[in-house]
Amino acid sequence: MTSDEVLRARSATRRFGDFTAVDAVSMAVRPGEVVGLLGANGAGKTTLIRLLLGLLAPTDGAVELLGGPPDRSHRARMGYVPQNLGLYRDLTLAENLAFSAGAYNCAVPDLPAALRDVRDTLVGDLALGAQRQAAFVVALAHRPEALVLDEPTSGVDALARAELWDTIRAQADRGVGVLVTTHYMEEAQHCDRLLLMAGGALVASGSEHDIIGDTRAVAVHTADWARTFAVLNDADIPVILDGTAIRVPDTDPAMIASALSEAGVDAEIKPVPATIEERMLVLARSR
Ligand SMILES: Nc1ncnc2c1ncn2[C@@H]1O[C@H](COP(=O)(O)OP(=O)(O)OP(=O)(O)O)[C@@H](O)[C@H]1O
Repeated sequence: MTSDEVLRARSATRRFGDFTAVDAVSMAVRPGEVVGLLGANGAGKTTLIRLLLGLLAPTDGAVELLGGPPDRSHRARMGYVPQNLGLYRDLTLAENLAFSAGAYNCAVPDLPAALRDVRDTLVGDLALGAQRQAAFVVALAHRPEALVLDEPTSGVDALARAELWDTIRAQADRGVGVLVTTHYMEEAQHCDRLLLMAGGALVASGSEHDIIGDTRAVAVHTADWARTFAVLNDADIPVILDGTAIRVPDTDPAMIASALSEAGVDAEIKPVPATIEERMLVLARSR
């Protein structure tokens, strides 16, 4: 551990019985950077976060938070927005803020304009976007040195998502080290660096460009997309259907052409660079 790391895992492993949820993961987050933790459902992201925060003990390996053990005193210097937001739903927004400020021994923070009118509303009655914004206000009130955000933009509209990413970037700009999970792959662009998990392991890291590398995909253009999907699916070829657009990551275009021509499907087949999501699928399959 060097003092310029706010979060650090060294071969951190967590097993539940025979099942390995986090498998020898080593990673770090430094002050001022936004690190995106990506992975499919069940990849182990939340379990890794819980290890880093000391909410779960590693079965093997070690974690450090702000240069020390992830205990209460180190946790007090960081902000955490869990998937379920960690707010008291049967208290008003103002009561949540007062409670949290009391617990962290800091001033009650000002509310952004959008939340001022709902300060006396029970948190459970607020729209999800407002709840997420409120969870940020609570998590930032004590000026944390590290920020861990588990799916912070899940279920909120595009404008609110953009605002939350602005807030995240502003925190990094003031030196906070941020670890953020998301399942919106297009949000990878907001991160300085990415970590990709699959099956509990860290399978790739670096920029989006580094991670995609020279992985290619095949784009299949056809009016008969439903039949094309069925033919490729039946041939056990991993197809991605995005609306009516069909893509197949990491596959020989000739193989797709031959499978479709045998089935009598008329399609235009074009090799294209893979997306981060497609690269992730390839990495997850190889686990
Ligand atoms: N307490 C537990 N006991 C047993 N298995 C667990 C426990 N916590 C997590 N798991 C399992 O570990 C795996 C990883 O779960 P985890 O919640 O870390 O994934 P995730 O990447 O955060 O997924 P999601 O995006 O759905 O939250 C899952 O298969 C999950 O069922």
